[in-house]
Amino acid sequence: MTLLCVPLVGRTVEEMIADAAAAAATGGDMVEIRLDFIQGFRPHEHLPPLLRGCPLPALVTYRPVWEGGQYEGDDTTRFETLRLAMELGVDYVDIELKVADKFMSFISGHKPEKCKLIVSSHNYEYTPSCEEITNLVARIQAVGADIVKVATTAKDIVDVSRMFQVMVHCQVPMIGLVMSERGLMSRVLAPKFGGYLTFGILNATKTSASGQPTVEDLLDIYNIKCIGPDTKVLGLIANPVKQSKSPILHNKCLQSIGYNAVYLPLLGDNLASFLETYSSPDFSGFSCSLPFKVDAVQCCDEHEPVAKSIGAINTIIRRPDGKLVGYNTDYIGAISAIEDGIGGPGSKDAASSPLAGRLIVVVGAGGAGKAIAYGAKEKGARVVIANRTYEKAVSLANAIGGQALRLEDLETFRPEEGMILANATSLGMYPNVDGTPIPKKALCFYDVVFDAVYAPKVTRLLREAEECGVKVVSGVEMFIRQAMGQFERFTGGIEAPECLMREIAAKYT
Ligand SMILES: O=C1C[C@@](O)(C(=O)O)C[C@@H](O)[C@@H]1O
Repeated sequence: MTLLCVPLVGRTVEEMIADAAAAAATGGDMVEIRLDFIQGFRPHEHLPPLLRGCPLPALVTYRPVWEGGQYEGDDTTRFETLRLAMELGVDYVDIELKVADKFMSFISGHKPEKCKLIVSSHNYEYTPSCEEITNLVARIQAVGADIVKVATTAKDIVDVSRMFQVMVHCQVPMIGLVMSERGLMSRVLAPKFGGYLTFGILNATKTSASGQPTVEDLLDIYNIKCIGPDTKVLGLIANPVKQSKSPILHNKCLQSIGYNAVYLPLLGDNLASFLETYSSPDFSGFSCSLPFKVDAVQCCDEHEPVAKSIGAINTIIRRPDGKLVGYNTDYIGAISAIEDGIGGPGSKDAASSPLAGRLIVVVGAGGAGKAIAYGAKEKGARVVIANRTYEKAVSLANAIGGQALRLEDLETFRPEEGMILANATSLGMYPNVDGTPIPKKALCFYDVVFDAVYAPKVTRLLREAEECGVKVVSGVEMFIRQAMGQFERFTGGIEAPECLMREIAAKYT
């Protein structure tokens, strides 16, 4: 079973002991004592109480500056300290591959039986090819490591797959981690690919490398103790992705029905290369969001007819035969939320939809804009599309039978009373919460304002609309409803636990 290791980066022995206790209390299995973080560290004085004060098995690391750490002194002092840690009965010691031979001679190849030697190699710039990582592993094994550790950096999320490939074939215990936000997958999926340990931090101020999740997220959101070789991988591929509440929502719901799958935030740069790289049946379903919803159409082998008509996809399922099937759950999620918002539950019948005959202005002609424009038209609304790139507004308007508007004309656009406004851009979304698609003074032209952005729950647009006395419909409702459709597809037809979804959305958005 993959161990959950909490790095200790306190500046003092006292702080480290307190953090070690917190690590045990939050569910860590072991700690990594980063001696190089302690100010004015004196081995003989500090190490014994530190090791005694640790309630969990400990790994001692004394990382030098030349390997990305903080220790600036010479190797002999460092080696003496690591030897002392071994004599004091520490469970693991980490030594960098570059000096591993030298360290082995220093200890004359002797170490206490109980102590496992981790030989590590860090690349803070990129992730080498599979062949190069395999060679590195062989060199690490050759110096006599008990556990191999290779940490690289993801420039693209596809880089992580090379680490996974090496890990599944590795014959010795291996820690394989890929740093940076694009490498998060390597940390959460370590148990799936047989990693010896993965790092989880106590909080954001206590990281020892980039991209580390918290222990709490690993245990509580990703349910890491239940991840194994057969766990299916789901996730949201988007850029940015950090703001999304889909991981917490889907994971909690999957857990509630005991479904063996984990849902990850996947920071992507290119959807096609992501899908080609993670092509095994275990990578069985994805949500996709900005900026990939339109690209996704090309990436899928088959499409639900409505998704094809919309020209945007937010859900991709890998069928058992390997084919990718695209769906759009945004459309029904957004339209039903707007219908309920403007009065009375919607109906499949266009004639009785509260949208029928209304004028709706959709701002944005990307994936969400396409879904809302298409859905509103189907419900009998008259649709106007405004977009920063006017040509895109024109082409969407032509496709669905609507009218295009220049974004700058939105400010004065008031052909009639009682219009509906739908924001389908990311303006106002975390972290750019000051953004808004329309000047406040134009909001009074509308009866109802809907925002597809749900993070934050009350965007600047919705706040200003409320201040103008306009009825607002929050993106949270669309978020829940599109997720319900996704959940059913991810699980091969299991009905989404709506009440739980609502509880989670209320708690976390
Ligand atoms: O637009 C959205 C929201 C979402 O991207 C999220 O933020 O989690 C998830 C997508 O499935 C959906 O289409």
